Amino acid sequence: MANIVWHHTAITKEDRRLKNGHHSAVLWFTGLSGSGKSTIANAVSKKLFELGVQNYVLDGDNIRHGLNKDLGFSAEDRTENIRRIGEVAKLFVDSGQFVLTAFISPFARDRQLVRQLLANDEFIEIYVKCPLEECEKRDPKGLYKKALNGEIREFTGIDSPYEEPISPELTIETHHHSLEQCVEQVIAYLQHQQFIHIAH
Ligand SMILES: Nc1ncnc2c1ncn2[C@@H]1O[C@H](COP(=O)(O)OS(=O)(=O)O)[C@@H](OP(=O)(O)O)[C@H]1O
Ligand SMILES: Nc1ncnc2c1ncn2[C@@H]1O[C@H](COP(=O)(O)OP(=O)(O)O)[C@@H](O)[C@H]1O
Repeated sequence: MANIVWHHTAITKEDRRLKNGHHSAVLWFTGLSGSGKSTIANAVSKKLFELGVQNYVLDGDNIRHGLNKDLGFSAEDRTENIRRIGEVAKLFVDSGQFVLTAFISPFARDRQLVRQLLANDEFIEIYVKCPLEECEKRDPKGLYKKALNGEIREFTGIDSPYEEPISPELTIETHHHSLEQCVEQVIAYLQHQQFIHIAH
C-alpha cells in the first residue's frame, strides 16, 4: 500500500498470550444455516469464559447488522463478507484472544484465504455438519420455508451452493450428538493441542 507504513506495537501477541496464560486463535465454525454454528459457538464461548479464557463471538446475523450491513448474499458479497471477518478475526488473535466465528462461509476458497492470513496453529476450521433435510426440519428462523416458497433467493443449500470442508481440524455432527457433546469435542481439541490448560 503506497505511503502507509506498518506500525509495530509496543506489546506483542506473545506478550498478551503469556499474560493470559493461553494460546490465541480463530475457531472458524462453518456449515449450513441451522446446522448449529451459533448455538455451539456461544456455548463454547461460555465454557471458555468460565475457564478464564479470553474469547469473543462474531456471529453472522450480528455482523451483518453493522460492519457488513452493505453486503447481501450474492457470491461476491459473501466473499467480501468473509474477507472482512477474516481481517477482524486476525485482530482478535493479535489481541491474545480466541475468536469464535459463526458464518456459513460456503466457499472453500474464501475459507482458505482466511487460513492464509494466519499462522498454522491459529486457524481451526470446524465443520458443523448436519444434513440439509435436518436443517430444513429445524428451520429455527423460518428461512428455509421462505426459501422453498421462493420468497428468499440465493439461499444456501437451496439455490446457492455450500462447499464442504475437505480437511477441517474438526467435524461436529450435530444430528448425532447433543449440544453438550459438541461443546466437549471442541474443548477437548483445544486441550489436546495444549492451546488451553484446565486445572484438575
Ligand atoms: N440467502 C441467504 N442465504 C443464507 N443465509 C441467509 C440468506 N438470507 C438471510 N440469511 C441469514 O443470514 C445468515 C448467514 O449469514 P452469513 O454472513 O453467515 O453468510 S455467508 O457466510 O456470507 O454466506 C444466516 O444465518 P445462520 O442461520 O445463522 O447461518 C441466515 O439467518
Ligand atoms: N447438537 C446440537 N448442536 C447445536 N445445535 C443443535 C444441536 N442439536 C439441535 N440443535 C438445534 O439446532 C438449531 C441450530 O440453530 P443455530 O445455532 O442458529 O444454527 P446456525 O447458526 O448454524 O444457523 C438450534 O435450534 C439448536 O437448538
